[in-house]
Amino acid sequence: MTPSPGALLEIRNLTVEFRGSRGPVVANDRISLSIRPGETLGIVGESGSGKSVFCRALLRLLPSPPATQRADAILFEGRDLMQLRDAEMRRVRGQSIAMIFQNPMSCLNPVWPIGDQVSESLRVHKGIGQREARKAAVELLRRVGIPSPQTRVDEFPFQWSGGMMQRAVIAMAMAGNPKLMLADEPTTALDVTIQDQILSLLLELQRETGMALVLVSHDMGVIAETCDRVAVMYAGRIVELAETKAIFEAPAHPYTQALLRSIPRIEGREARLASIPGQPPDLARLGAGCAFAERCDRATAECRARSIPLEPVGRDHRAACIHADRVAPAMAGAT
Ligand SMILES: Nc1ncnc2c1ncn2[C@@H]1O[C@H](COP(=O)(O)OP(=O)(O)OP(=O)(O)O)[C@@H](O)[C@H]1O
Repeated sequence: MTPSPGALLEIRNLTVEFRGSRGPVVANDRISLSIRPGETLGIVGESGSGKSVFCRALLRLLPSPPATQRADAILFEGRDLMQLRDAEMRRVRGQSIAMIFQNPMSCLNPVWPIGDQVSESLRVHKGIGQREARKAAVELLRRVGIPSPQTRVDEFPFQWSGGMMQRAVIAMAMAGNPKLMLADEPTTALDVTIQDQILSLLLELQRETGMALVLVSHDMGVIAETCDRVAVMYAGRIVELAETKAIFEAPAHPYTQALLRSIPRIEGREARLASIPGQPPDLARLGAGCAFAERCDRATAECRARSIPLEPVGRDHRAACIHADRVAPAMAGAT
């Protein structure tokens, strides 16, 4: 299968279902997306919209059962990850694509010194010996901002703060020099004061290495400051995809517009959070049409009757809405 020119990772029609007692839950529904080398792509959407499932599916990390995933292809540098054997997929994880999660504690072994855990990642990914790996681990920990790493490598996770643990997890993720880093809410579990530091570290590592970064975040402010492009997810689908500036200055999909209206604004001394009217849909009970229709003041009978594809509404700007605001003459871009 021929990959699109310029794509590092190209996802074609990825669908993920979970088998549940009330029938299948479609957590990702026909997602198609290309990630470009070196770019920062933000993924936003309400809780339960399928952001984490999407990242895990790319690395085939979802347990099956209950999950089943299918895709026409997930092409990474021209290779279809869907077709790889488990052993080959393990090499892709970490060496080509790495992932970091919300809670660093879930990634670290509590009874193993942190330095050994970082060394092990280096040994696995680089095939180097123990002594060399330990030296490299100290350097890697220094690179991610751990002070006096040579004296701290033998400490255990409980001796480190949450921010330091996340730095160690980032060090482990960087051990294989990945070309793509999937960061799933990497700062949400951390103290507000260190969230910025961890984000800055990720962006600095990205600048140094040229890796692409997929950043899942609830925080539209973070997305606005850090991302080149944004994918907005709703009920398992990408409903809008565009450059960050376009998403914030000319959002086309009514859901994106509602999401932006829900950002807290400081009015006088009060931060007001306008919530989006209505409830997110039950993924086990989705109908044929647009999942946002029930909450959308533009919805018509057609919206409820058929699936609405993601279509160009402007240059490099797509939205899955027949009533989308068209921001510029529609151009077929390779977004
Ligand atoms: N292990 C599982 N078993 C069954 N269903 C699951 C499982 N994991 C996820 N789901 C379903 O997939 C949906 C999407 O979950 P996902 O974790 O991707 O959401 P999210 O957008 O990352 O939310 P959050 O922002 O809260 O992390 C969930 O609402 C749930 O219905």
